[in-house]
Amino acid sequence: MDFFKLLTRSSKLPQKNKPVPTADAHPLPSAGQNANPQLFGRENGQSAKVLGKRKRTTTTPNAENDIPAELDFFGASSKPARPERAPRPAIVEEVDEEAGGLDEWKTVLRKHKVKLSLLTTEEGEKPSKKKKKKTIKEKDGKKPVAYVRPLSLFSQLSARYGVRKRLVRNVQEQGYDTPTEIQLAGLPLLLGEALAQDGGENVTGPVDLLAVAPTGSGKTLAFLIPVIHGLLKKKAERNGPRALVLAPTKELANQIVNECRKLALGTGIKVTLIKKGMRVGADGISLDLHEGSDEDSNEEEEEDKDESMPTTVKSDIIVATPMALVHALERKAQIATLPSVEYLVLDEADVLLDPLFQDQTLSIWNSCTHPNMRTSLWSATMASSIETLALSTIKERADDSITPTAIVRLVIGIKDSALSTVSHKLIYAATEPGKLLALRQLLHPSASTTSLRPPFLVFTQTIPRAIALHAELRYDIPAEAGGPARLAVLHAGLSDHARSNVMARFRRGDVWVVITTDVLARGVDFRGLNGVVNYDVPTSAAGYIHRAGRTGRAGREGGMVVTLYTKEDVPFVKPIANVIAASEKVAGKTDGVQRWLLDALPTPSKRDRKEVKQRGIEARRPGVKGAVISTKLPKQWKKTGDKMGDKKSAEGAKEKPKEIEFSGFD
Ligand SMILES: Nc1ncnc2c1ncn2[C@@H]1O[C@H](COP(=O)(O)OP(=O)(O)OP(=O)(O)O)[C@@H](O)[C@H]1O
Repeated sequence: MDFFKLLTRSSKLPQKNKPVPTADAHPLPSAGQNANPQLFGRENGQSAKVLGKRKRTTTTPNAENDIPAELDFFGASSKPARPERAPRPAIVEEVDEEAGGLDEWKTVLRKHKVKLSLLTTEEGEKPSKKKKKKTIKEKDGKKPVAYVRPLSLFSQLSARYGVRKRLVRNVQEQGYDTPTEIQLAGLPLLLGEALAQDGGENVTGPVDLLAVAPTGSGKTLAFLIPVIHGLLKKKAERNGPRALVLAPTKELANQIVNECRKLALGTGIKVTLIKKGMRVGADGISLDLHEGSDEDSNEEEEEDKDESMPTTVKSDIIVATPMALVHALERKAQIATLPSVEYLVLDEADVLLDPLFQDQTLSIWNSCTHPNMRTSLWSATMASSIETLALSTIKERADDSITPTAIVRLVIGIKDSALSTVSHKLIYAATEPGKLLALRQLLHPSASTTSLRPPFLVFTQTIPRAIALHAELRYDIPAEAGGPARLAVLHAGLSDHARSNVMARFRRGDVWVVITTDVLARGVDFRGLNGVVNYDVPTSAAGYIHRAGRTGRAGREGGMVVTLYTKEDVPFVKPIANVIAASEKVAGKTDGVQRWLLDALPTPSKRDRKEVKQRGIEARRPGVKGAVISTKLPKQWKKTGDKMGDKKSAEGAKEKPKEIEFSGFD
């Protein structure tokens, strides 16, 4: 079995036969597909069948616990074996037998920790205070609760909402039959299901949505299916793009394009990733430097093409980072409008509306002038300030020419919390050299009880530190295990091609450990990632939640998140310890953060938290003495010190990112 294939959110379109996944009582995330992708409402803590009847056509996973020989970090370098081929699952059209009543919906939603609330109930008219009073009753200061009829199986999509069978088949062919929590509530809501509310009228029709759901809980599918369905349902002249998805990094934008193409296969919907050199306008996308009709290309392995013949491409859905799109929309210091966009999706909305991207995101948002445009915002974390900004933007636009609608908040589980299905370890390493030793111990399977099984990610605070750490560790991997090629570094200072190359090699399993910055902290889906190491403490609780969320995707258990901290971090680490403690409370564990530690750690002031979030821990900022990782150990450690290092790469650490992109807040 090819374990590293499980890393992949393959850019290739679905194949006829898929490998049979494996798992056991204590599987690692790399052990295969989880039988149940849901996080809540499991029975007996395991892959329970929670939502109604489910016609399974795939084989139940088998046991596979320990690291296989081909993954032994210090073992042989032979390539993992090819996956066994399993028969293609038959596509079963499920009859909707579960109409149920409000009480039944409530039970299902409660079980899956789905919380819906209506922020504005008006539809088709501006919100008025009077009506707001009537429909939004404040109960003990809380927003009123709303309910939607949950979706039990993807196969119900056609019968209930008229979703094209081809689209449903594309979903099922990826091995998905049971919706995750965000999908079971988000899909009905966005596909036009009426919203029932306690003590209020039902709300029908399109909604704008603020969705907060845990990392790896399937938000991408939850926003893409309604967009593709909406475009297929309503025929329109294809000129400019009809849907726009914004994401903070190139890697995430790439991934969304790949997912979207798999879902839209055979439907005629065209998806384009906006790249440097493209021009986007009301008449389509013109290509100046790059090839634009990249439908069939594999983004991550694609060579940069230099076709300078301008062409106009019609695309239904465009996916972009804010910076790339602003460039593509710029016309003599002005931003072109996008009147054809009917659906705007902000993925990782809290970063897109963070001061780093806020101006670009808002100018793009305002450039979308379609009167019936529907907006949805998605993230695993959403600060109240971001929510307020999103709401005021939606409402302001409603005051102008955009048709106002109901605004719904959908929260899954505890807002702003880390996954409780992975284990979290907070380790005091005292000093920088201490962290290096601790990481080496973690890397070596036999050196410590807390060893990490590859594949995993290592996060640093800055690009220079990622480069220097890579230089430090690259010769730790013996030639017989694949040597330095097993370790790679990825950051915003690299060329697009180099970044794509690392992603492709990591997904293929050629690279086992990637050292990176927060550029990979958000949204990027490596399905079977076993662990995350915060070599440098994340600069905020949200930063921790997203980094940690790279493992434990789609309900997979057994992932591990290790955070190393030094004396410099002590004044700022409490918010992260609190996140860990909260997630352990849900899981009924206490081994990551003990009570005494929580009591002992100081609480940073709001000002300090803001400063650290924006600039990182001072001792690790670029230019600060000692901020570059090196094997130059303090005198007293010299005897045991490791002599390996790579000055040349450490010098490369001065490299700067070329354009604004999310790579942490440093
Ligand atoms: N219904 C489903 N059944 C099984 N797997 C699913 C289902 N929906 C999504 N997945 C898988 O779950 C993983 C995570 O999905 P996705 O990347 O959309 O999560 P996310 O909520 O956007 O995470 P993040 O907050 O990190 O961006 C992917 O590998 C995806 O293929």
